[in-house]
Amino acid sequence: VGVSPAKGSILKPCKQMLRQNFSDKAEQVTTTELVSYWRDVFEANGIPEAQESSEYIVSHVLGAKTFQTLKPSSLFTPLTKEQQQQIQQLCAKRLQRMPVQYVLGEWDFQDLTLKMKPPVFIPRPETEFLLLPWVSEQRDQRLRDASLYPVILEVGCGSGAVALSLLSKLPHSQVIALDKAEAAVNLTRENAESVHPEMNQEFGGSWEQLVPWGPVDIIISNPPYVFHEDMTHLEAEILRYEDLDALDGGDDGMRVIKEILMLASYLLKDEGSVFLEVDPRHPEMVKNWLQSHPDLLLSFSATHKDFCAWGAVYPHHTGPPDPPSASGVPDVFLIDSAAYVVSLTEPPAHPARA
Ligand SMILES: C[S@@+](CC[C@H](N)C(=O)[O-])C[C@H]1O[C@@H](n2cnc3c(N)ncnc32)[C@H](O)[C@@H]1O
Repeated sequence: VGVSPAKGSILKPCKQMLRQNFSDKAEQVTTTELVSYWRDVFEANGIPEAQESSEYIVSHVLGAKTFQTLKPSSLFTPLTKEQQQQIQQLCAKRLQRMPVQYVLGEWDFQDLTLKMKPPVFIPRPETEFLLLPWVSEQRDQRLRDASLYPVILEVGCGSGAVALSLLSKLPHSQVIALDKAEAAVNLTRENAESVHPEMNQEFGGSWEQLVPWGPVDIIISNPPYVFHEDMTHLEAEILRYEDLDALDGGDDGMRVIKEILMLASYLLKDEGSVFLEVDPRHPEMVKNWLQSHPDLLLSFSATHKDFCAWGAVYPHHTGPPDPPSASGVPDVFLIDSAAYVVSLTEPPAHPARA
């Protein structure tokens, strides 16, 4: 299409192209033509996933989730000028390397449509298709008889994708979603109101709110686990728009992982489990770390790998933790004394907690 990113602003050539190509025949531009057009513009400007980006944006403006779910008749129907303008506005954001999820302002995760707002972390496929199904499967096996009302704590809830999906799948569970970023907790609340309007929500800004929830059955987290030195290699989409604290796990990627494991030793029930999404280098590191911290009474149980070779580590709690010392209690919540907490159901008065 003859648009080079080297020629000044990436937006300018696109506007020119739109004028050249479509101004005279605005009424006649069809969906398929516009998808191809924007795909070419994206490609010419080095935008990754050019075809998918174009399809998602055009379909979104036409009221569909995907290009495949558009009505066949709409593929060859001319688009209105307003629709073209809307598409152009959204494509201009994509040209600035904004992730398509932020451009659209929403994204599907499992069966839920969730709002997406920068800089809150966009849920990834490995979490959707590896971590969550595995937790559900393990829970079915391990908790079927153990607990009628499993209490689940998610550390680092971001948009609420994991916590809200678990609530949908396990309607009798109590889910506590926690994040240190206020923007993340606010988005989780917003998404909770939209996908589970019937649910009780409590909201607060301190870890003390975890206490009434008592011991939990499951701790789940997709923590920041990128090794700090790898952060600079991340795509522009991430570096420009997402909260880097959601990804940066410190020098060994283990900063928050260690905090969660320490928290787990106090908060987990004896037969409870921790599920963490981690870097492929982490299972060995976590195993070694747990061996050098026998006082935590957590044992490494299993690793699960997906097709991309991402790993997940699953330590299984083996025994009762030591009673926390007076000074130990706050230290357990190393996740942050300023963590924001949102509990998504009311703590029920069931026997386990009576
Ligand atoms: C990789 S994102 C995961 C978000 C969401 N669970 C998902 O999978 O889409 C990590 C999240 O952990 C949060 N976080 C980072 N450090 C934390 C800490 N010390 N305590 C609580 N949350 C933390 C970040 O704000 C971010 O929302």
